[in-house]
Amino acid sequence: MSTTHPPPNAPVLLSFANTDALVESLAEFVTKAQREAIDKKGKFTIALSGGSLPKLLRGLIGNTAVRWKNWHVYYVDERVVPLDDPDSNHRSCTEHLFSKVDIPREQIYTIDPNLLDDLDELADSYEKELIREFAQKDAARFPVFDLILLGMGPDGHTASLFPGHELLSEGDRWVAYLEDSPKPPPKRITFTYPVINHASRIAFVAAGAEKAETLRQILDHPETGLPAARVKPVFPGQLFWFSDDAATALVSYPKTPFKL
Ligand SMILES: O=C(O)[C@H](O)[C@@H](O)[C@H](O)[C@H](O)COP(=O)(O)O
Repeated sequence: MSTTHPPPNAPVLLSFANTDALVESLAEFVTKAQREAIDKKGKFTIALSGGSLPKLLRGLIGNTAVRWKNWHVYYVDERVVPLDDPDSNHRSCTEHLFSKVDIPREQIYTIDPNLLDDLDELADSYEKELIREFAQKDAARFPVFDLILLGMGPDGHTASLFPGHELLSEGDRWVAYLEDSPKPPPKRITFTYPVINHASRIAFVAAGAEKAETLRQILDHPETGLPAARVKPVFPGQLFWFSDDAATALVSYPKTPFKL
């Protein structure tokens, strides 16, 4: 059976020859999602991850298509550390992106730094931020972000959802906490799958040869159930992989040329 035509809503795999091409296309993709959201409802809700992602969003800096005043930014996951700690995803996004653009600071929703000693309350307070934004208007059971950007670790984790962890089956809470992350720091909060999978668009950004074997497993053998393979947007949501040729070297899954 041919695998060259994935069914509608199957993940779209984009593989770029180098980082600069990935950065440029990612910026175009994000600004398109932003434009569509703002045209429809006057604002753009996006959730960001840590890792290499903040740096790879550099194509948004100085980009005249970006309407920062309409952005509302959340974190897919966050390490439970002060906001200026080197481990903080918020700090990384601030250093690499927000400090360089004109985004209203009150539209960047961080964890509450006063609740670092009580993980349950911390996760709950972040969940309430989501409820404030999403629940009233839509009466939705889960938030519908315009765009969620994810990373993928070499072990196949995404957000702070790690292989074999009990949070992989959390179907109720929007934001959960863990104290036993196998990757330090151990204490984190994270969006759960129902939140991730209800987004209008989801994009993984995963580059580099160290991701090649994991990416092969996820795209060619999703049934192995690695955390990143469990990201399956609810229709009509769409999943994209922004990757590079080093990371996709072992993948048989068909690649799609990038076009907007
Ligand atoms: O919270 C973390 O431990 C990291 O942020 C992690 O989840 C990261 O996003 C992935 O490991 C991908 O990392 P890279 O993008 O750096 O490859």
